[in-house]
Amino acid sequence: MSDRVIGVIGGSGLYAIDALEGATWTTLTTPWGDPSDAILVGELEGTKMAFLPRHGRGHVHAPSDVPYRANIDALKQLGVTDILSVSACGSFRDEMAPGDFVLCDQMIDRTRGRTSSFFSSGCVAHVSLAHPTCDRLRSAALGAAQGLGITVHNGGTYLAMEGPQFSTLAESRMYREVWAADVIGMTNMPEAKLAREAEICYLTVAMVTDYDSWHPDHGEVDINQLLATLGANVAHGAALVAAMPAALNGPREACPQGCDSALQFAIMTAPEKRDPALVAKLQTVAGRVLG
Ligand SMILES: CSC[C@H]1O[C@H](OP(=O)(O)O)[C@H](O)[C@@H]1O
Ligand SMILES: Nc1ncnc2[nH]cnc12
Repeated sequence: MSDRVIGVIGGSGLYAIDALEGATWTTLTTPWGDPSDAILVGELEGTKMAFLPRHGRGHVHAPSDVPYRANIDALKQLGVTDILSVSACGSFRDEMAPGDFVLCDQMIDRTRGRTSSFFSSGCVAHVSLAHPTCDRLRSAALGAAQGLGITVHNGGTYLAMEGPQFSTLAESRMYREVWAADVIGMTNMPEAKLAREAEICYLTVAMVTDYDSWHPDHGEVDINQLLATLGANVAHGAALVAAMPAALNGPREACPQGCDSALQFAIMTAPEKRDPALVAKLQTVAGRVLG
């Protein structure tokens, strides 16, 4: 068994991965509350994999209420080193058409009121988020997606909005024309921030379901059409996940980009000034540097 553990956070439409061998739904608790659901833990080609449905089976949690901290803590408890976030999204680009995949390398966070850090007063930390997703994971996913014949775009900016309503036409135009976002969804922030704080490599695999509301030929988001496209996309998403162990083959080396050492010099609060209760809560995600 390799020391790499692949975590998959399944978004809308992706609630299980059938290909996992010897898989069992495992219930975990965390100091940040319960994760979205039990986690399906199994193995594929000698690599341990852990699958967590972001909204829970049956789509219980709204984007604003997903327990993002608990989800990342629970995956870290399972030893997850690399997370693929398989997420539905709208597109701001003609060429990123419904059915296509976009492997995102940048993000804009427009969410409001979500707790976006494990750290706070009593244990303050500042990690870099200049490159919020992992390039090594992106290269591997690119090769795997191309091998499966998926139309895939290498790079793109994901705008995370609060939701649950879709954007107004004015917002959609602004995100596209002024902010140069490529795709839009409601969930990958603060997820990506928390994964970085937990020193887990993270990649957004955005599955395009619609053109949001800016496109003159497509009108506004039609949820029935979106769900139909999602149904087709999800099979590709599951196939991509199943191809990842082979794509990441070989022993896991330290992340060249430093995702897995993000906390090395990040904690600012002097050891004697740290809040013991908060430090105890941080053991899973930051125990490596907190001791
Ligand atoms: C079903 S459309 C809106 C919904 O889908 C996306 O969820 P996820 O990112 O978990 O795939 C989007 O962010 C919204 O939550
Ligand atoms: N247009 C859109 N906006 C936000 N989230 C989405 N998820 C799928 N399509 C979306």
